[in-house]
Amino acid sequence: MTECVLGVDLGTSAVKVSAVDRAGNIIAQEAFDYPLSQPQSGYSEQNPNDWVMSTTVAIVRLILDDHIDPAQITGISYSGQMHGLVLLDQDYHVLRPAILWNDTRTTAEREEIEQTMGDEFVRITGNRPLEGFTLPKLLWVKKHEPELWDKTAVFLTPKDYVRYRMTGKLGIDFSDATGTTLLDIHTNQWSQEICDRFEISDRILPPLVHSDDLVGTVTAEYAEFSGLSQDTKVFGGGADNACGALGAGILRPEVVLSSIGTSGVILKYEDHPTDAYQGQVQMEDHVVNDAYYSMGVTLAAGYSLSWYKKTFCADLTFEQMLNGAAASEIGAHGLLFTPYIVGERTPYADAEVRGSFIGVDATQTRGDFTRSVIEGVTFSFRDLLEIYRQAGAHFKRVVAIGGGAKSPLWLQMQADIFNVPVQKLENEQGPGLGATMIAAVGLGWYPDYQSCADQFVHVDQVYQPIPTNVERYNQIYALYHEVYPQTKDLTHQLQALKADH
Ligand SMILES: Nc1ncnc2c1ncn2[C@@H]1O[C@H](COP(=O)(O)OP(=O)(O)O)[C@@H](O)[C@H]1O
Ligand SMILES: O=C(CO)[C@@H](O)[C@H](O)COP(=O)(O)O
Repeated sequence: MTECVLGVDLGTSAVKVSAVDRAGNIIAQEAFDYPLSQPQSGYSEQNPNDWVMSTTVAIVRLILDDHIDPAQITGISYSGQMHGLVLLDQDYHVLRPAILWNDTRTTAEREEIEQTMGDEFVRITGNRPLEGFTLPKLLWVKKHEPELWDKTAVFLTPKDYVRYRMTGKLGIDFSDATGTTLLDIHTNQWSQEICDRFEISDRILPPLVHSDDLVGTVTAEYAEFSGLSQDTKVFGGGADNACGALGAGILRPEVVLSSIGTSGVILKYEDHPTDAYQGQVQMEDHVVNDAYYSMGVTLAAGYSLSWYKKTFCADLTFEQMLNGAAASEIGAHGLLFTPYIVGERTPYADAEVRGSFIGVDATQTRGDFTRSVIEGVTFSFRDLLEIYRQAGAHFKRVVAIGGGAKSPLWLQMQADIFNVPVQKLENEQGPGLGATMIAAVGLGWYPDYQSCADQFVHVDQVYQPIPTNVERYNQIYALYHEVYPQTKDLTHQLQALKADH
């Protein structure tokens, strides 16, 4: 019987569970999606029980449909969407829907943090305050839902809640703990100073664990529910971007990650927390102990495309829609899209800005609009790469992961817009693979992450930049770069008008 580990990747659109053997072969994968609720503009919530149910369905399918024997599954670990706030009462029941990373209701709380602590906050956490982090969400609940705040016994981030339901053990790993901005990134302790300044009791802070720590085993109750064995060992896991970086073999600084999931990320490995980017990008603990990473985040990357598909191309598959985009041309016949449809995080920390189609022309087709959406998202990634280039970084290659990396058109576009070779991996599910690597190292199958990556991470294809395309995209990027400053005030005013009625 082949031993295997499960990697649970709790994304924003779906959970994907991968079963991988000791040699790093993916033996089966199952996915199950869940809804995203936007009760008001700027709000983004999910029901934590949906995560547990969907994860369980995926595991049951691995056992029943893919014939994985529960006794084969030696270990499990997790990759999770970051920053989301799950509040639990004293019986560890969920108090309200989880407030997600892309929820921007917390501008007042972000400003309060900035005004109260200023540069001291950046010094402690490695991050300037942003709406998406967990701390402003805690402050929002404290202010707007005091009755729930009083009942709060502990908070968790999303994958930690799923792990809790499987093991009965509370905990948060360091890569997700930095994403709360309650952790001192230099000491890896919860920051007493931040807790004191914002009157957050340390009672509600979950215990800290390392990603590859053995947190527990599957409870009898969850074993009965899912079919898993109670002997299965469960390891801490990590933030999805840290796991994505691990699953893409980003274990040194000269290779950069590009992830097109619901969000979009350009991520760089760092040996130590650095202020080289002057707070323009996030700084987080890696899942690898004593390592870090920085990243810039586009809030709506794959989400721009899935919003566009749902709204304008519900009759088409992703492949059909992207075939239409391939039939268009570079620049989409004069159409430019900016992906600020839920506000933006990097390089513009602006929750109020909204996206735009610029240059709409009566001759344009649906294929042009589709193309402009993926070009606009890729230009927003170029903005992120430029932050690194301005800080002196030089990248030999980009490793592409996430749902967007399924598209050859989008992969070539990344190579052309970044002017760097782009590697596609055999499996674009980087975070899920990273989660299996955590379990593999936790179980002692490999002595360290590098030797595990040597076995688990396989390059499928490299997309080289095409010089004529690079030149053409450089011209269009110069115009893209103008759209934010020239439309910011207009979109802010439109948002305000919308809010008034
Ligand atoms: N065939 C495809 N080609 C390009 N993009 C795709 C395709 N299928 C899905 N996507 C994009 O991938 C995104 C989901 O990626 P994924 O990495 O699964 O996200 P998450 O981890 O946030 O759930 C969707 O928002 C969608 O726009
Ligand atoms: O907020 C961030 C990173 O800071 C997001 O990247 C989330 O971690 C969600 O990831 P995906 O669901 O898009 O993978």
